[in-house]
Amino acid sequence: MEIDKAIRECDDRRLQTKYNNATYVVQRALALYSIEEVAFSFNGGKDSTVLLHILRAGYFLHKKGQNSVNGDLKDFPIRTIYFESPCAFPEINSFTYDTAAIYGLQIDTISLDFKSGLEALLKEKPIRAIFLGVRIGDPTAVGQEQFSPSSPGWPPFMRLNPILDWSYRDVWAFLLTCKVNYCSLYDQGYTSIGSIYDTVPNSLLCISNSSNKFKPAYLLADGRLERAGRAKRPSTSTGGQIPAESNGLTSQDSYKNSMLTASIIAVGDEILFGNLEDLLGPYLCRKLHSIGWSVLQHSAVHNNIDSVAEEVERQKSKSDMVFIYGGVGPLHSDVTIAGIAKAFGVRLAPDEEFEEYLRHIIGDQCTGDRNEMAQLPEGITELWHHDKLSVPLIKCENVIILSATNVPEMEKQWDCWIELAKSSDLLALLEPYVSKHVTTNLSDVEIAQPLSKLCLEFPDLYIGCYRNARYGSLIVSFKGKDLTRIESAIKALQKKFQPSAFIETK
Ligand SMILES: Cc1cc2nc3c(=O)[nH]c(=O)nc-3n(C[C@H](O)[C@H](O)[C@H](O)COP(=O)(O)O)c2cc1C
Ligand SMILES: Nc1ncnc2c1ncn2[C@@H]1O[C@H](COP(=O)(O)OP(=O)(O)OP(=O)(O)O)[C@@H](O)[C@H]1O
Ligand SMILES: [Mg+2]
Repeated sequence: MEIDKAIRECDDRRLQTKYNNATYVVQRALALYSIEEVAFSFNGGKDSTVLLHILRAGYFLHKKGQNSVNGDLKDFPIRTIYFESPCAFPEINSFTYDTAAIYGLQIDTISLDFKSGLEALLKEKPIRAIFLGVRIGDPTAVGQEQFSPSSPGWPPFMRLNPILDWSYRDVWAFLLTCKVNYCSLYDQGYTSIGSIYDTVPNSLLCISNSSNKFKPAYLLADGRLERAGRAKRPSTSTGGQIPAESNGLTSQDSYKNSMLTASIIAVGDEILFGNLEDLLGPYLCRKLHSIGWSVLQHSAVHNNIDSVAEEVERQKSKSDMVFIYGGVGPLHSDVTIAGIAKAFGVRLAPDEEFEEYLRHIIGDQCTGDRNEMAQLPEGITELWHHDKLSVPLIKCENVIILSATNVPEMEKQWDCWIELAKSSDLLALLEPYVSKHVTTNLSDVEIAQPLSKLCLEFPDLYIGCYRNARYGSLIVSFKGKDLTRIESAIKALQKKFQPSAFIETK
């Protein structure tokens, strides 16, 4: 079988692993369901072209296991369904039908929408499971596994996704290694193909001095941008994404004077045992105040997925942004990222770009075929790269994961974060907070009432009191965004007593 041979003879170990896993899924599916009970959803796209050959190879291996091999190119008895649409590219249609002829696919062309078409098909045929070329990173892949029942509201069948964990790079490595045909549009700069109305060549492949010449799809360096040529559909909901104006990811000037809030979560048994003093939280509080943000809460939780998940879930809806540190790495106690995934109700999925960064640092030291550290929450993760950082900052919607373990490291990550923020709409930098402190030897009882009144007179300021010792002097702190207001408040307080009753301190 030419596909099986091409993969076994190539020297791409990663591709071989992906191929073995995908054909294994096919073989298990064929052991579970009879040939009449499965179908292959083929649309001439690159992912379904990969799947076609994975199915051919998986079917061959399945038959080989039963000692009834037929090496014939056209030995493919799995029913193939194609949802034809007047909005499809003619190149996609002709590739689909040409491929069907070459490999002997029995194509059922369906002219209805997906749901109605499947309802009709399942009424007529004994189909119980359908193979799809869905991959992690596709908008429809979120929450799916290799075997996923159809969604509520859809007719009942099992969705079989043998190439779910394949990356864009894996797809092209497979198609090029096996030297199989693919739709000609991919050689004209198209990287993911929808309808003629929502798909254009990927501008990242544009040859610089020509506006209508594009490099082939396999040259796209960053697979995460494969859908850059697909128009965004107007959506009715935010799809779990917090709207930009409420999560601090906003254009810098319009928000200078608004109020944005952050929460800080430290993850560490050691902090809660009292073995380790958490210096990073206070550092972040100071830094957040310096960019005008208010810190709503600073909490510490155990290295436990559920504890992290519960706290993140609470804070992410209360605050514009959540900063979390501790529990990031390959150890058994490093559960922060898994906890974040749980808080958002998504699973961890391999992130190729992140894996690449980790490989630079730890080489090939990870065990197994997959680097578990490169698994990040699916569909919600962005990597923010800065030249001074060996690993990018990880942002999951409004939760920022900081890997720093001490103050100098945190300082570096914070500075890079701010630099990135300045050059993009990553984080709104507001008018910074300023503060003044005065000390007094007046007793709490003497000062209590005048201070309450002062708070009412200056509602825009935070006026707080603390003391370093029960019987020492009292420190009154004034925090706000307007220094003249702070000075007025101090004067107003002094007026209520003797001016010498208060001494300004640092
Ligand atoms: C065979 C088949 C089964 C599908 N099953 C489901 C399903 O169970 N749940 C669902 O929400 N969408 C299902 N879909 C729809 C896809 O998730 C997706 O909307 C469709 O492939 C369109 O993708 P596009 O918008 O990128 O073109 C199915 C599509 C096909 C072809
Ligand atoms: N019109 C269709 N007919 C049959 N199956 C379809 C159709 N559209 C989508 N599918 C199924 O859904 C899968 C995912 O579609 P998707 O568009 O993400 O991938 P693709 O079309 O194979 O490749 P590309 O990402 O390059 O467009 C396909 O591989 C195929 O199994
Ligand atoms: Mg497609």
